[in-house]
Amino acid sequence: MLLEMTLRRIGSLDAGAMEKAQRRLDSLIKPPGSLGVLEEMAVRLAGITGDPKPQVRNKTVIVMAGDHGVVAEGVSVAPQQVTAQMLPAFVGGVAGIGVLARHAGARLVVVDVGVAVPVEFPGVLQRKVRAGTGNIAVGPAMSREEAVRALETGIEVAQEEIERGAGLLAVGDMGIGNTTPSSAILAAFGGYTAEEVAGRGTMVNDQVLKRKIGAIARALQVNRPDPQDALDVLSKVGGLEIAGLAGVILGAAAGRVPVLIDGFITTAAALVAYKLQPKTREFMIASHLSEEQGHRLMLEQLNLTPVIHMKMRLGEGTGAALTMHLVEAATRIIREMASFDEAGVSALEEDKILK
Ligand SMILES: Cc1cc2ncn([C@H]3O[C@H](COP(=O)(O)O)[C@@H](O)[C@H]3O)c2cc1C
Ligand SMILES: O=C(O)c1cccnc1
Repeated sequence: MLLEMTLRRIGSLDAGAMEKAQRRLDSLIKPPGSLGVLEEMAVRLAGITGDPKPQVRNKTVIVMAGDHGVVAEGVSVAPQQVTAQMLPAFVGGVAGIGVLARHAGARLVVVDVGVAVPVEFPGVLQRKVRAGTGNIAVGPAMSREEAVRALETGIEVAQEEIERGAGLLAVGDMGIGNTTPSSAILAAFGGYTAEEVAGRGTMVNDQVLKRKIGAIARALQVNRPDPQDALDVLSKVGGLEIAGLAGVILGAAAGRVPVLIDGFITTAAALVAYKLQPKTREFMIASHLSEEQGHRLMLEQLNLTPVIHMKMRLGEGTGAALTMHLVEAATRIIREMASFDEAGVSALEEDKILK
């Protein structure tokens, strides 16, 4: 119900606000278009928020955590308990995302939507839908109902944060083994082979990579996810945090709040959100290009261009949090730069500008 309502609420960009923003940018004391992606970002933010002079007040990073039955196949360098063990470090501000969220001046929200063991750490939101997924190499990750519940959990968390005043969201993941279902999602939607979508995740060696490719191939064979049915793909070969994050992205789009996508796992979630409602794409900003093989293919499917190239491959929302600085910079440019008129600088000679 909440899912259907949210999918219906997602609208289009505000063309009028975008036009006004473009006109303002063209009047500022600089050669036309010379601030490149900062200008493109400012225009898109205007379209998303409906404000021709967009502003970023409160920034929030939402990290969703979940576990994966497929770790039984030996697909990661880390044992499953690391998922739960990382959560206190997130809340304590000493994990990668803890530091980068603080550096960006962003609030960090950590949600347990599917960790395998009970998590009773203060500061972690308890929204567990199920204690870890089933092993996708032998059966479905979860039921369709569980996938909807995890999606709706993400929508609710996004709504709560928007109600608290969040004006820019970023998504992050934590879940040992989650590059495997993310790869399977990409293969299912894009028609790729397991070899094409499998990467090294936490830096697995050749032997583990081979096992991972085998697990992805079997997940596709056993579950036969229907690429025309996003919920089928998500429930059969996805993950609980991936579903939750897709929900956050849908919730952000419905609330007309820009959402920064992080790396491989959150882009798999973005792909699910896009397949559920194609208009969601307009509300996403692809923060960075992850080193994880397959991320490029995912971004191609979404037709999104990543903003920064930092050779990162951590997840947790780190690339998205880092890009918050640039999104904020874009809004400051359009709000704080003077026009030729205002600054008393002679106008450019129109007949000499390349059109
Ligand atoms: C200590 C540690 C912290 C992390 N933070 C994010 N990830 C990242 O690595 C995991 C995915 O890689 P794979 O599929 O190979 O397991 C996810 O938890 C992801 O968020 C971490 C991984 C580890 C080991
Ligand atoms: O790109 C990511 O988000 C990523 C890549 C490898 C491992 N964990 C996360």
